[in-house]
Amino acid sequence: MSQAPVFPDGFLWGAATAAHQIEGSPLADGAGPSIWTRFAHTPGMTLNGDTGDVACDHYRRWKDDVKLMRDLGLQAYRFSVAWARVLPEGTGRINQAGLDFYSRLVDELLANGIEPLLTLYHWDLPAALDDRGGWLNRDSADWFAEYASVMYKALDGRVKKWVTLNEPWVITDGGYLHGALAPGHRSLFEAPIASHNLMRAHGAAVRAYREIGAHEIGLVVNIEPKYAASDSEADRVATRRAHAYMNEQYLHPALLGRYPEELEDVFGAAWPEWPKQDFELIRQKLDFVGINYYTRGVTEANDSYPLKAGSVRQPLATYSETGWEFYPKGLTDLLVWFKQTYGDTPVYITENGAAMYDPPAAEVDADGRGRVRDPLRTAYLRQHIGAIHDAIQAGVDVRGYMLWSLLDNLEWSLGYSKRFGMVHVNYATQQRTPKDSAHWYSGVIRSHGRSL
Ligand SMILES: OC[C@@H]1[C@@H](O)[C@H](O)[C@@H](O)c2nc(CNc3ccccc3)cn21
Repeated sequence: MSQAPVFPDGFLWGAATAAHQIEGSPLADGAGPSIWTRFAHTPGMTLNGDTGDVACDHYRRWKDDVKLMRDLGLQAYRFSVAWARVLPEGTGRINQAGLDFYSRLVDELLANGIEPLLTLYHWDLPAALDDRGGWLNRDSADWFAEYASVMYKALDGRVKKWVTLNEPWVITDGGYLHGALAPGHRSLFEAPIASHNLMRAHGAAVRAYREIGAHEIGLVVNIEPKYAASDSEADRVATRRAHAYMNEQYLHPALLGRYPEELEDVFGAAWPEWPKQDFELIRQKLDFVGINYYTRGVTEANDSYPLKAGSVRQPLATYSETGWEFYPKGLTDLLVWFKQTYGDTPVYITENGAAMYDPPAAEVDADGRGRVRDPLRTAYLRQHIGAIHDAIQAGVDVRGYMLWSLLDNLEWSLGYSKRFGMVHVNYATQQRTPKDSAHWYSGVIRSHGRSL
């Protein structure tokens, strides 16, 4: 019988969401539109034309949702602020009703013993700033620092863990290179400029925090280990390129003050010369790094644009509904790589989860409660929390785990077609039903991981 895993004292067990994906009411109480309000209302941009107009109606149901978190035993809750609720034009005028929504949410979390972990930017740029060039405008660093400072002054102390950006890789690759995400640009030249300005904005927001705040701030990245599909030179070089493009493109400037050299191969003539002083801004001491882990990439050389590398499907593996292989060992490998490459910056797993086909919440259990059987999600979560424990045993300073996601929610351009929640949402009635995985996770939290 293997020993029950022991997680460090203080290891934080929580769940994560994002404003655009759960709140609904995007223009309520003086809020301004975001690029996702615009993008989703542009015909053809999202599956079935799905929008965030209602989503999980969390903007109105927030108090019940906090009660749900308490009943599940969550110790922490990672959420994001919709910038355009607070600053409808992105800068300048503050919409007090928008700020009050987040202040009330934070107070309710604290009143229920749940620690807030606040993400300042989870992809929903105010549309008014996109009209001024958005992340392509070098002024975006100042805009973001201004918005961040408003939030720090209002909430710091009640919020003690801040995140600047969620996943600059997805923002850039999806929003500026391939066009699958808002603002829907497709440009090899724009992508590195947006990416660089995002990182300048991250640095400016951290610098502002050091003036105003008194607690912790970090960056959240989505990274995945890249394993060569064969030992051919072409596949090994392609794997190195893919690793640099996804895993080092943001952590290197943030923690080392430089880009990986492979990016010049990826972007070629589109790769600019960067002002040296930019890296002094970008590289700020971080109190933690958030890692969003979902899968790995077994990588081969191919003719994909512009990376010339791609993932190879693994015939015997289990895959989620988003086509991501279950590969928990990749999380252990990735965390060990992070420590070896960047040192002992504390890490939180700020997202981990799987979209699986879940049966409708039609069943009712013996107590008359709704029931959703999701054994594959529970298997995924068990395996990946176990992989985190293996990394902790290997000396990686992992401080917590935020399950993605608390609720089934709006999966960006894929609309409501993918269900990541440990709690089922009936979008017609807004009925919340904890899935079997939620009840299982509650047991993990109660036992501090020993019941894994
Ligand atoms: O796709 C699931 C979640 C998404 O709902 C979150 O808002 C976002 O933070 C998030 N990031 C990833 C990481 N991977 C990824 C890769 C390619 C495209 C989009 C996301 C997964 N997820």
